[in-house]
Amino acid sequence: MTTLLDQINLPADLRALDREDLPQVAGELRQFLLDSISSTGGHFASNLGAVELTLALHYVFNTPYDRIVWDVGHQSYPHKVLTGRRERMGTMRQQNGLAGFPKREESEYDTFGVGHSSTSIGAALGFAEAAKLHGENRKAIAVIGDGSMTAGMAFEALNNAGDRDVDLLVILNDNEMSISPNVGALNNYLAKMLSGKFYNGFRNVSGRMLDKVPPLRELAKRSEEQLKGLFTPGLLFEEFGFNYIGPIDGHDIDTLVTTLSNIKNLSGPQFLHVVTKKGQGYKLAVADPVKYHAVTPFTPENGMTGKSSSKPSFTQVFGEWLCDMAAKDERLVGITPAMREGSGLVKFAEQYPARYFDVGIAEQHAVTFAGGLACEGVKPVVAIYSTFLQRAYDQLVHDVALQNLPVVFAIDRAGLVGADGPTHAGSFDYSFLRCIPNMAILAPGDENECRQMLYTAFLHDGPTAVRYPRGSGLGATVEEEMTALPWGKGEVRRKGSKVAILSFGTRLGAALEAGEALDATVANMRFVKPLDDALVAELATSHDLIVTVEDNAIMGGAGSAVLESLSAQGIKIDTLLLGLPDGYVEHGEQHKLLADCGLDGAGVTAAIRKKLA
Ligand SMILES: Cc1ncc(C[n+]2csc(CCOP(=O)(O)OP(=O)(O)O)c2C)c(N)n1
Ligand SMILES: CC(=O)[C@@H](O)[C@H](O)COP(=O)(O)O
Ligand SMILES: [Mg+2]
Repeated sequence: MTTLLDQINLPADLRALDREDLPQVAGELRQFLLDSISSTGGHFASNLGAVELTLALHYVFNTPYDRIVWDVGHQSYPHKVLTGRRERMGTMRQQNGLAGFPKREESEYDTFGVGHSSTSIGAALGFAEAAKLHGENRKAIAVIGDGSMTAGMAFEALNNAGDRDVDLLVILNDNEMSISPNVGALNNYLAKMLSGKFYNGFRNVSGRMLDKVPPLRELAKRSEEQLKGLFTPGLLFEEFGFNYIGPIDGHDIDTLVTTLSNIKNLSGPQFLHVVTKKGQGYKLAVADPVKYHAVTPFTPENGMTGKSSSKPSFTQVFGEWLCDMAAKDERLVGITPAMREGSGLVKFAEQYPARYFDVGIAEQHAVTFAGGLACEGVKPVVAIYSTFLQRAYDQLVHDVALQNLPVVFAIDRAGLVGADGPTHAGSFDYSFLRCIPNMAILAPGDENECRQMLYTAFLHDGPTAVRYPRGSGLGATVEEEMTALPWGKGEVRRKGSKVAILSFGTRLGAALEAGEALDATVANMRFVKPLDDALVAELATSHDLIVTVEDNAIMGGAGSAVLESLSAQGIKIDTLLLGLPDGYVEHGEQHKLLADCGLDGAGVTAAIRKKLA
């Protein structure tokens, strides 16, 4: 029964309800989310944890006039339900359906497009300053999780905002979890705030926070506390120039509404610390929030069952290789910016805890940290999603490649990822890595090659990237033995005539299918950089048409590298470059999206036929 929820299409409908009704709305909304996400799949535990906070925000603030910016946006499903999209929740993350993250094109309530973390404070500060410039009295609110708070970007924005006279409210949604348990000194600080020394249950802050302490009195109070060795809650954020309020219970909607209503009348930078539970309301998720961070469809009565696949994913191939390589070479360390599960590092973390580094959501730091380790003879392997590596570009160039440091980048989620859509697609890594001097780029055609390439990269004395997609590939048997591949050399996989297809990475299956259909030569190029110029020349001088296939943007990608090679070698030949378009590919099923981009066997065949015609 969703009798109250049924009355809400937009936040204005919510605001028309009595405050006493809100707990019932929360219950109905939570049940709706459980039913809906368990049938579509998607981000789960964070959404259940954000129900009361979302309701309270839309109840108290005048949205969309007031601007709420969700960090990452994986907790925005309750917000979507309350902002006119309830009927479409069944289309979540499907092609032409709702996006899994806030998206400006989707709703005027989605103030800022997100997917990557730690952008909310900076963006909300932008909204707040714009309001000032425009003479508007709207409020800007950033809602950021404790995991996302660990990123440098969040602190850059805090540092900027705390010195500005703007109506900005930062809400820290602290559930003591990132995807895996949160890490770092900030996490320890927050945990300390919630534990014994001063904290006995949630504080009654709704009245206290309006009681402005004169600076001198405050100073005296603080030095007294320091003398006593007491821990002052929120001091860190106060030192950053924010008025710290909290911690309060993020599942107590009444307190939330009172507190937010009070804060609404305050001016200047405000910081509200809210404590929630990931998965609140669904026992299995509360017990195992890591497993329920994101789900595939499941029956709520039974919970998530383990999925079994006959083929190992590339992530698993990487995880196995890392453990095997660590056993062989004690210099190896593994680094993840908060993606232990997604990057396949669970086993490594268990087997080699001293050589495992989760640095928090801090991609830039992860890369520079690896650079420092490499200078001292350690052999770092940075496991990172292609899309998140974008954030660490200067660190790649300045801190690793310029110094030619031997760091292996194991780049997962390359190409199209599917349900997460364009924010998470790894469409650009060939392009942005290729132009960096010293950087080598290896692109496995199948799972076994992935293992052998990781080994090859690890042996190389310089920065290397091995990039592979989400999910599994051709299903090649992965050999236990590690054999280094000839450096910078591709291989011809099929001999044909007239047309030569040069395949980069896991579109190899599509290339081979087209090769069969057209009796074309197919080369698995293996290296995007250094490119096998000799093979390019050999194929170009013995065929009429060169076709390149990749799941990177055509612009600046592997096909461009082939054109550069042909040009440098003075070879003139007809060419066809197949890859991702100059546009953002929306969410949907990965294989379907690839087909839509013409990167399946039929698509490659058709494109070549068209060119020949
Ligand atoms: C730049 C970036 N790095 C990594 C991620 C992957 N990621 C998505 S949610 C998440 C955990 C965020 O933790 P928190 O902000 O505390 O939210 P919670 O999941 O606890 O609700 C991570 C690491 C991301 N989205 N963006
Ligand atoms: C929100 C976010 O960034 C992650 O939760 C991401 O959705 C994980 O993607 P994978 O499912 O590919 O690991
Ligand atoms: Mg969290």
